[in-house]
Amino acid sequence: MTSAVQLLRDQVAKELQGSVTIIVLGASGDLAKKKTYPALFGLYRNGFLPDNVRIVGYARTKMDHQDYLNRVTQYIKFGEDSDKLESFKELLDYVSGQYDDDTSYQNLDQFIYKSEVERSIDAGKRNRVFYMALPPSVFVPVAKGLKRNVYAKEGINRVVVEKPFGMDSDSSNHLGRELSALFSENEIYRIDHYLGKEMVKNIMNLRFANVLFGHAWDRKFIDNVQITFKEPFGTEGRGGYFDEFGIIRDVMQNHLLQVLTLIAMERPISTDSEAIRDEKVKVLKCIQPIAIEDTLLGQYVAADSNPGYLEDETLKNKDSLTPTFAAAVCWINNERWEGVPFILKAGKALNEAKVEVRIQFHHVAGNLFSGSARNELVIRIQPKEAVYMKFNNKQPGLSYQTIQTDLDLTYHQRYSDLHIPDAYESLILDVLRNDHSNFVRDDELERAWNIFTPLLHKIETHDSEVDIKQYAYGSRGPKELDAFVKKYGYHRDEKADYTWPLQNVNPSANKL
Ligand SMILES: NC(=O)C1=CN([C@@H]2O[C@H](COP(=O)(O)OP(=O)(O)OC[C@H]3O[C@@H](n4cnc5c(N)ncnc54)[C@H](OP(=O)(O)O)[C@@H]3O)[C@@H](O)[C@H]2O)C=CC1
Ligand SMILES: O=C1O[C@H](COP(=O)(O)O)[C@@H](O)[C@H](O)[C@H]1O
Repeated sequence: MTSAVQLLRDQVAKELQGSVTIIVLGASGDLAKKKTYPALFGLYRNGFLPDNVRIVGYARTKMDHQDYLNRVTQYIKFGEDSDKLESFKELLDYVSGQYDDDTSYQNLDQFIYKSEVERSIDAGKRNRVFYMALPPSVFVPVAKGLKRNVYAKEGINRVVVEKPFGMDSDSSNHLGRELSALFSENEIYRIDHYLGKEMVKNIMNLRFANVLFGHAWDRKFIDNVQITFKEPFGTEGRGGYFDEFGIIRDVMQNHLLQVLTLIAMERPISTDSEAIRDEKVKVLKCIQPIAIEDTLLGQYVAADSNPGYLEDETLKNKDSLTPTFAAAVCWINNERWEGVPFILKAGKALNEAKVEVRIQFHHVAGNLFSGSARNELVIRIQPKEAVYMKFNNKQPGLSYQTIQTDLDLTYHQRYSDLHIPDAYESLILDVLRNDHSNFVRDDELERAWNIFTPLLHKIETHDSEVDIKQYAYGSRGPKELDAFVKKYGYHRDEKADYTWPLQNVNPSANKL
């Protein structure tokens, strides 16, 4: 057992002395079965759940105990730990009830209170963690019902709220006011699961623990930054949800903007959660609202027997103009970044699955080796987690030619027995440890919405400047994309003929 792991376990035990009941609201849903319960199992398997813990699912669907167990464990990968899965199941209960009915919540409260885990407490506290795996439309009634009826009077309460937090500045502020009237900011954890991803958590280490990067991290050295999210599948089955939100709210306003803040913020005074979030807010304040001229929007159409967005059976509005692809440029008006475009790109139904940050440096001034390519630092968030630096080198041998190559830290090659926990596992552990660093603070959220709200309103009112380009399912996005990134300074050196060697390698095949 490593000391770091033991430290985390000790932090949980110290924070939550007594009993802990984790209540998963919306336990019948997609997120609960795909992410929340597998993450809870991962924590249990690794000894991070406190000894005196119970997990109670809550939703309207009526299910018997076995149906519930089958549903919430279907996505759990247990490998050789089938006995652990059986003992995990013994921690699980289910209560069915409504989301807007006090009697249902009183029933839930009584169920928890009478459970062995709370009854057995004579010292310590009866702590409760509420995880809202629910659509945003019910966040407020559920929060009110919980506060009135299920709030722990003799222990710590924590409320985890899923994204999206609102639709725009006004609705988000409204939601924020409703929640903060019920729970303190310290009790609320606004989850953005990208903040739990290994390579996103690594950004601060890369920037602030390396003298090399620290000194080259500004407008004097960096020409442009791209943060890219690509998914190879469409909205199939989620058209109802997606059409209301669109790609900008689904991925860009939250996940990609969070990555941007970590790349762009100043060094926090410490690694304390408030110090980090203070710096994130400061940099968000320097970003002007995104202008429609700085965007490229798209919607996918059918190709190679894959349906177009408008053919999605779950989509009600068959004339929808909701973008499924967006590229949008953020400008940060501060001393460090003025003039450097941060190009956010996100799309569904593209040619590959990939999330990465690509930082392109300026050309070498007065270069002896004319024509040599620009340096690029790439942080590959998923899949195939890696950090690699594209740089120029003499062609080995008799030749004096300069070629583009890389310094490559590919995790699956470098670290043997690599286990990267799922983002949700890491974030739920943070909730138990009471660490808010990787959660979104209320003022941070407000600033994030300010950057996107004018653009979103223009798109929704079908402003004459809005132009949604079509792109084929499985393509690289709208054909205008290459010219778009070029316009903002991105320079791809075709002559260099470089591709990252790991591009087409399956990481599991590389496992040492
Ligand atoms: N699914 C995913 O991969 C991700 C989801 N999220 C977020 O997590 C939250 C939950 O998502 P997900 O699990 O996919 O959602 P679901 O649509 O599966 O909803 C979860 C549960 O909420 C109840 N529910 C659904 N619709 C309504 C409604 N209109 N009114 C009241 N209750 C309703 C249902 O339970 P019952 O009817 O039994 O009460 C359902 O099982 C959302 O905020 C989503 O944005 C975030 C990241 C990824
Ligand atoms: O929040 C969301 O994220 C997923 C992508 O998450 P990832 O961990 O698989 O990268 C996205 O598919 C979904 O549309 C969005 O709601």
